[in-house]
Amino acid sequence: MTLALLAMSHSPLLEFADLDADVTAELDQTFAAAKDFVHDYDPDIVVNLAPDHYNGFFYNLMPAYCVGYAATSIGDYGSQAGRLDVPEAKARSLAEAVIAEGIDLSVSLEMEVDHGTVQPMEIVYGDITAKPFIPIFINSVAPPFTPVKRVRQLGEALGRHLATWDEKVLLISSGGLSHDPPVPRLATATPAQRAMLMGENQPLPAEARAARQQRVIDAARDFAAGTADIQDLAPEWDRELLRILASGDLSPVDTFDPDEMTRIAGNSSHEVRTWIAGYAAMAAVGTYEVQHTYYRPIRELIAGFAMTTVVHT
Ligand SMILES: O=C(O)CCC(=O)/C=C/C=C(\O)C(=O)O
Ligand SMILES: [Fe+2]
Repeated sequence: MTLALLAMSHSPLLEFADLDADVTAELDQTFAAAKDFVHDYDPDIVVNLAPDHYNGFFYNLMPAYCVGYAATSIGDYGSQAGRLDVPEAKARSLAEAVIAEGIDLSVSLEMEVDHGTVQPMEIVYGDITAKPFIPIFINSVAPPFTPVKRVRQLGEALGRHLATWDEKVLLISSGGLSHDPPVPRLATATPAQRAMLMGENQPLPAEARAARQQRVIDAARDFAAGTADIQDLAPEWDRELLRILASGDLSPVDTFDPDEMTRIAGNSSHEVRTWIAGYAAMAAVGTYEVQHTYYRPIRELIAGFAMTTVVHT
């Protein structure tokens, strides 16, 4: 058994935001550290925990969690499009083992994924097909949300199963931390947005896709200028979460209330579920240490942006 974890924020705005030079330099260093970590570790297979932003999962049928036995990246925000190299038999064995532990995972024989899933692979390998890759979707934008405790238990079941594999496994958790980008919400959706949230008109015509993306790019520009009507970042909440995750005792996350997470850290703060599952997988099979930590609230990305690398001790 060998398991390591790379947990990092993603942002659709990385290629579109106008960042200060010092922030760009810091992010370059952070991504270089992530890349070094992954290349030094040299995994045989990647197990990837990520949300979706209404590109592969919609309100016509919204699972809490889903393992892909096969998957295609849709290529939003300039991310790499195409088939991922999903080893179907491994994905199936993982899903069956986790379900047998009492976690109600869904499975997909044809999953579609977006930037949330593939961005870390692009950053560390420059190619989403560089390694055999098992995508696990964790719903982080579409209420109602599962209790966070269940996400921790999902991660633990996952870790226990991965520990039985001969392969060297890299877990990637992609998402978070506090952020509230303008992802349409069912509760406040216009009729056109509701149709989008229901997965109608897929694949989106190029014009509609461009308009959707431009809305996020414009919101980031306004947020940086202090004029956007979205929730502020919550650096204290982010730092406390990073502290809990690094401590090795994840029990405090069991008391996180989903509505409170939304209130304090924004509608997309639930993406930290991917981090909680990844850390729980590590915790389930040994003690661990965080080797590298980066955190900065970056308004131009609408993100409490973080990266950590984690190994067993
Ligand atoms: O339909 C839309 O407008 C979706 C917007 C979207 O995809 C935003 C994504 C934001 C993130 O992935 C993020 O900040 O984590
Ligand atoms: Fe996201």
